[in-house]
Amino acid sequence: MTKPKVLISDALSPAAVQIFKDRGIEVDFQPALGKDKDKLAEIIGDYDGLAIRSATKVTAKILANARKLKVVGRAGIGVDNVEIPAATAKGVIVMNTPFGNSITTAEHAITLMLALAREIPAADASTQAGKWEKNRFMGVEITGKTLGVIGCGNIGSIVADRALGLKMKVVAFDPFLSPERARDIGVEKVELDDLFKRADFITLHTPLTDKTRNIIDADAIAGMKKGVRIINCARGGLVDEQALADALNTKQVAGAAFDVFVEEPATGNVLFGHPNVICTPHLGASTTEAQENVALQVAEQMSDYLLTGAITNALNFPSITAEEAPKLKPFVELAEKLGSFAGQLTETGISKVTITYEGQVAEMKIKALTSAALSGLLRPMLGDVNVVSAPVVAKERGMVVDEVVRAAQSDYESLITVTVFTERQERSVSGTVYADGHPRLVDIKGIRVDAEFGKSMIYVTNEDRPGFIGKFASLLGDAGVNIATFNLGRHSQGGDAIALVEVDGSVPENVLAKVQALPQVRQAKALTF
Ligand SMILES: NC(=O)C1=CN([C@@H]2O[C@H](COP(=O)(O)OP(=O)(O)OC[C@H]3O[C@@H](n4cnc5c(N)ncnc54)[C@H](O)[C@@H]3O)[C@@H](O)[C@H]2O)C=CC1
Ligand SMILES: O=C(O)C(=O)COP(=O)(O)O
Repeated sequence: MTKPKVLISDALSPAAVQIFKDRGIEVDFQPALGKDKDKLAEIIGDYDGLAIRSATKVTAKILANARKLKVVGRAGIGVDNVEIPAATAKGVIVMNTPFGNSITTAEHAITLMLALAREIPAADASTQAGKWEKNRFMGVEITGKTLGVIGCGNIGSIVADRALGLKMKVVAFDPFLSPERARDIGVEKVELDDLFKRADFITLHTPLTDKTRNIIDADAIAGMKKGVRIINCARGGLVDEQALADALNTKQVAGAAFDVFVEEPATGNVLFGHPNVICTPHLGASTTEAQENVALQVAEQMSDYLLTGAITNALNFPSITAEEAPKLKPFVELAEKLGSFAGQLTETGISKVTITYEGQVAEMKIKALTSAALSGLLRPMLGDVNVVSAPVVAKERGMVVDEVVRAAQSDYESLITVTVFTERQERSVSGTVYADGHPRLVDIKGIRVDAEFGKSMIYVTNEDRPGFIGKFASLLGDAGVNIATFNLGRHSQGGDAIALVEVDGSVPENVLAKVQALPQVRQAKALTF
């Protein structure tokens, strides 16, 4: 196996380089490359993995050139610089490190809050300029003050914890925060308007979404306490910068500390130069400890995926542990092939697909298996579908996907059945994996078979009447099509029967037409796996 190759296009800790090397992965460390999108687009085609922070924008354009790319690893939390739908459509896993820099970022928010309260940067500049303006700076105490936390997830709850330690009262607005969790972390869950009315300091810790964009705008600011101080260490765009600048001028807002900006790098910004505005250049995650954490973690996660198929912290695929990955692998292959078998036989729109997992396989990561089955099913119809994109594509097409798990009900330790419902009919196909690790077809439309998935196959449904097999076999022989394996099955004597034949090489159209024309034949299809 050739070594997978990873590009690090951002300023990750060199610890990541070492991990990749130790794991036997070739690595190019080009910490400034992310800023050069043309160069990135030019070379991305060579790599199986891309490790980034926030400076690299992984756009659809970059992904279009990423022929070999399997994984984008974000050494950090926010993935708003990655076009995840485009990555998903390409089958590229996008993973992050959701906790590695949370403490550090929470500490940055607290640092900025305290710096705001005591005007530290301005006082420092004045003192070092030799002015000794003892009477110019008058701070505010934070003990007993109310901190409003918008977004109380990983970072917001650490900020809340630290603020409680500083004897503040903490109110939080987060629609997804349960009352129990609020109680556990010692915050009062409130509505946004209430938070605005009550908070002396407001700190933001949500992702940037359509719902959170400009969550603090002119109207919101008008509803706040006069003299409020605002801290944003989450994402630029959560606060309307112009509205905030106006409110700083009228003293409605007494100070603002921003680590993130609508446009980054922020070399000019409407907030710059206002009194009691503190700005840092997106430093939330920039501590030795956090950078070491996220670099090590992302390198391990990416190596695991590239080398073993284990998936951790992916935003567009379920997690699969290193222990699960090898056990899952043959079942992924089985699910994909069963899906493909059903997909190649289906000629009309699919309204629903039910995937049933019986026995041991029911204990596995069935989400991953369902994705595999769907990709096999959809690919014959849509072409460009992969295991990562298949669930999204199925949903977009209005397909209902049901998963059923149950104890073993057959002779097989594990059995997967894919049932496809179209307007015209319902078709089921089942398979298992034997001890040799090879997937087998064991049931087609209720007829028992025992067939491997050959590269090139002919599937025939026919009436169980004498003469068919001979005619079918000699027809293939006469046409120079060599039979590799031959499987037969039937419902009952004289009833519906099937033949599944693996042949060497592809099946010529005219041969298939002749098979189709045999008197007993209902349907003949060439299948490829
Ligand atoms: N400045 C920096 O260098 C860093 C910034 N960040 C950013 O900090 C932010 C928070 O990160 P985490 O706490 O790890 O994320 P998280 O996912 O743990 O928490 C986000 C919270 O926001 C809440 N939320 C979602 N929509 C909301 C809405 N409309 N209103 C109120 N709350 C809402 C969620 O329920 C969740 O609890 C992210 O945007 C991340 O990118 C993270 C690390 C470093
Ligand atoms: O992890 C995050 O979401 C961050 O914003 C940190 O960004 P960075 O890795 O410092 O460019």
